[in-house]
Amino acid sequence: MQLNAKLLDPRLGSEFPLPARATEGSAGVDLRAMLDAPLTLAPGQRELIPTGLSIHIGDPNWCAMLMPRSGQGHKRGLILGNTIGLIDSDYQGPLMVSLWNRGQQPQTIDVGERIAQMVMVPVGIPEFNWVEDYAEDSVRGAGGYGSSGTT
Ligand SMILES: O=c1ccn([C@H]2C[C@H](O)[C@@H](COP(=O)(O)OP(=O)(O)OP(=O)(O)O)O2)c(=O)[nH]1
Ligand SMILES: [Mg+2]
Repeated sequence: MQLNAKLLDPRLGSEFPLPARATEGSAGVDLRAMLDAPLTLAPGQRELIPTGLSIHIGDPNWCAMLMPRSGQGHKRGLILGNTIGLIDSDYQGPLMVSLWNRGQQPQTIDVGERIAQMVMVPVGIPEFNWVEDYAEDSVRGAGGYGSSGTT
C-alpha cells in the first residue's frame, strides 16, 4: 500500500537507513530511536522516543500498530509503555515510541537503534445495531477467560 510519510529527522536516509522491513516477508517496518545521545532506561523507566518521521494514513479503513521487537522484548525487557501503539488514520504528528524497560537491568538505547516495529492493520468500522437479544445463541455464549480449558 502507498503511505504518505514525512522525514522529520534529516539523519534518516543519510546517517541511518530509511524505515524498512528487515526482509521481504517481514510484517513490520522497523523504527529507529532518533535520539541526540544514547539513553539509559533504568528498570521500570519509560520514555517517549521520537522515530524521526510522521505518517498520514488517510484511509479510516487502515491503522498502524507499533509493537515491540521480539528480541528486544524477550532478551532485554524493552517493550512499549502502552503495550501496543495505535496510530489513527487521521494522525499527522511525529510517530513516537513509548519505550519501557520492564526488566531488572538498566538498558542503554543507542542513537538510531531499531526499537520497535510498525504494522499496517485493516480496521473494521462498527455501526452499532443495539439489540435486546441476539438472534442465535453461539456455542461459546458468554464463556471466556479460560472456559475452554488448557488441553
Ligand atoms: O505509541 C503511540 C501511540 C499513539 N501515537 C499517536 C498516534 C495516535 O493517532 C495518537 C493518539 O493515540 P491514542 O488514540 O492511542 O491515544 P489517546 O490517549 O486516546 O489520545 P487521543 O485523545 O489524542 O486520541 O498518538 C504515537 O505516536 N505513538
Ligand atoms: Mg485516542
